[in-house]
Amino acid sequence: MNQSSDLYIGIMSGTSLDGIDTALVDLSETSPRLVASHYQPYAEPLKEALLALHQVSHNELHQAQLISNRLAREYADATLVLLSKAGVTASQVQAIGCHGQTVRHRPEHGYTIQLNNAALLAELTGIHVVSDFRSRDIAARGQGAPLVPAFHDKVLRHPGIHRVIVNIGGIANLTDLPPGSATTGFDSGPGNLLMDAWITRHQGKAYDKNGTWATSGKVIPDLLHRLLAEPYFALPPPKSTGRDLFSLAWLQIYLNGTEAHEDVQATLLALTGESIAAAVRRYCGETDEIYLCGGGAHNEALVAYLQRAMPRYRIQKTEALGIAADWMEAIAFAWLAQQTMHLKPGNLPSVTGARHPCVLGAIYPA
Ligand SMILES: Nc1ncnc2c1ncn2[C@@H]1O[C@H](COP(=O)(O)OP(=O)(O)OP(=O)(O)O)[C@@H](O)[C@H]1O
Ligand SMILES: CC(=O)N[C@H]1[C@@H]2OC[C@@H](O2)[C@@H](O)[C@@H]1O[C@H](C)C(=O)O
Repeated sequence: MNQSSDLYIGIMSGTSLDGIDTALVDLSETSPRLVASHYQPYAEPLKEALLALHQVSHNELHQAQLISNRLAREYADATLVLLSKAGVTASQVQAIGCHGQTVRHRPEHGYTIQLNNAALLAELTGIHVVSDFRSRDIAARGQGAPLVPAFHDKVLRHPGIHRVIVNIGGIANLTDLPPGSATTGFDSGPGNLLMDAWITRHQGKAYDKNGTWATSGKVIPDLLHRLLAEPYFALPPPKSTGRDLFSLAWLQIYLNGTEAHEDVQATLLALTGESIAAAVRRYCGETDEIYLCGGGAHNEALVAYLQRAMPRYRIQKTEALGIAADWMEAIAFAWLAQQTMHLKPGNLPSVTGARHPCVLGAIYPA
């Protein structure tokens, strides 16, 4: 690593609850350079414990703290693997930006909870840790999410081309980058999380690879119509959502129990695709280019659905813009950590609705 590099680590564990994405990023130039990356899946018991914490349950404060400790140890392990892959030592890294694991997101009640023991992570790695990025934006009356659009604004904006970036994680969110106007962005609704939950329940698989199971079924038009009537979809931005709303319990309300399982999966894929396409049509106006990132960008059937729903645009992955679709969020959290360490704002009020730009997160020195 040369003398002038400015190394940060981003750690993202998102709403899919699949595992931990880590990225070692050199932020010394205008464009971030991904030095190394590492994905560490969650073992099934940890995923189950996290899912359980999404429900109001007995003794949840104690459970939350124990799981935070467990997560910090997982994040530290992933960091050590990442550093050894890159041949970089902890002392060469300026800071880790660690998102934590969202278990409640209630901006309307003035709080959001991302589990993590950042003190333990700093202790275990010997690297400064920036964590709890969303709370300050919520304190300034913002949604606290999505935060990645600020990073898109910084690195993917084009002066003459109207770009829209769609992240398809557990929840899907989009960033609108119109030349000459402010960047906006919001959560459009479910990304992969309903499809993941349904295939896990009925086939024991973590996700529907390439949407193959969904493709074997038929969309149920009446069910799709009723799901799309969920009031969240019609809310104007700024808005954000999560597992608090979109869950199997939410889906169950609309099912009568006679539907073929593969037809429900087809309908859930259509719900994800249609809610994204409708959000682009309604809020982004005339766009020029659409780019996808997040794990859902690999779901061929979903990408084909989006392409059919928005035939005028060529839909590509963000690789075409020089940022790997799988590492976008982790790279963004490395950048957010750099912003915080330099005491610069990380949020965009035009996205989250916060009253002002804020320096995000809390710093846990090494
Ligand atoms: N080949 C594939 N076919 C279908 N789905 C896929 C494929 N590869 C990944 N996925 C989906 O992507 C998900 C993981 O995506 P990602 O890592 O972006 O989620 P995340 O980090 O939880 O995101 P967010 O924080 O945005 O919610 C998996 O759970 C799965 O649903
Ligand atoms: C509260 C929370 O964890 N929100 C996540 C989630 O996953 C996707 C979408 O919902 C987005 O709002 C956000 O994550 C990304 C990293 C963001 O803040 O941009």
